[in-house]
Amino acid sequence: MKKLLTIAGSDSSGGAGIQADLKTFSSLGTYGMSVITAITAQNTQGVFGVQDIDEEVVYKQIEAIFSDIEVDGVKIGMVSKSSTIEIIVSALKKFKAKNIVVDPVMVSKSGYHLLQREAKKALIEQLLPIATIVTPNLFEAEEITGLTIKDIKDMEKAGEIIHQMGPRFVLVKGGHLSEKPIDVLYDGEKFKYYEAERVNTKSTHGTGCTLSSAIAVYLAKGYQVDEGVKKAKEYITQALINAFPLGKGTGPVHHFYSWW
Ligand SMILES: Nc1ncnc2c1ncn2[C@@H]1O[C@H](COP(=O)(O)OP(=O)(O)OP(=O)(O)O)[C@@H](O)[C@H]1O
Ligand SMILES: Cc1ncc(CO)c(N)n1
Repeated sequence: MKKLLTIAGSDSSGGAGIQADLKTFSSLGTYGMSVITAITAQNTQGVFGVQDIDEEVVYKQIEAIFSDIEVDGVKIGMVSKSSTIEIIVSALKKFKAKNIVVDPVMVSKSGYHLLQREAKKALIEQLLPIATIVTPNLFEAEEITGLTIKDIKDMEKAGEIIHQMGPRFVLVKGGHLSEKPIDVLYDGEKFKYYEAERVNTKSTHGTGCTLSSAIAVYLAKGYQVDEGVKKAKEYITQALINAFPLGKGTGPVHHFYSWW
């Protein structure tokens, strides 16, 4: 049994964050664990409040897990403060965590800033270098690089710049492109492209969280990064196809339990 850990924020509506990550872990037949960095009051329409968990308690959660359980893969999502980023990075180094997927969550689909502005530097300088793979969307890739990203060529340029910052692989996600949602993977030498048909649905809440968690699962299962990204892309496309309308705003993607 592969053991997966998510370090992320809680989404009360269950579509993104910790909840999306744990659903993905279960759905893909692995055992899921969580370190909660923040509680968000959130639904399909927006984010209405955030309480960050003190960094000492974040550290205690990581220590409790790694001192007792072997962890096969880690996904890191929303971490809003630089002090928490610093503690997470030093703890993961101390416990020699492997297969680390960093989803550099910055702003929710509804426009709420989940990363404090002061924490962008720590995310870039500390979190990116420990990542096996980092998965920015177009906006996050722009924020990290300072580029304006409109097409695949711009995504490739961003991939090259972000790769220089230390992660082993960069996946620039194209969910927000106007045409097909093509994601671009860069390993420092060559690019790979992951193309899917655009699923015509309003329920896209949690796409980024789900994709990064699925990548962590496949890395933990021993897939090479490019093959793991391919499988994870298939998973998120199916979760979008499965999605159903929920609430008055952007509904969640839906996970399915193939073993049931
Ligand atoms: N409508 C869609 N149809 C098919 N694939 C999609 C669609 N929207 C997003 N994707 C895919 O979902 C994954 C997540 O991409 P996206 O760019 O939406 O992430 P994100 O903006 O970080 O998500 P979030 O808002 O949850 O943080 C990518 O593989 C992307 O190509
Ligand atoms: C807690 C949380 N993490 C990530 C996202 C993705 O945008 C979100 N909406 N909420």
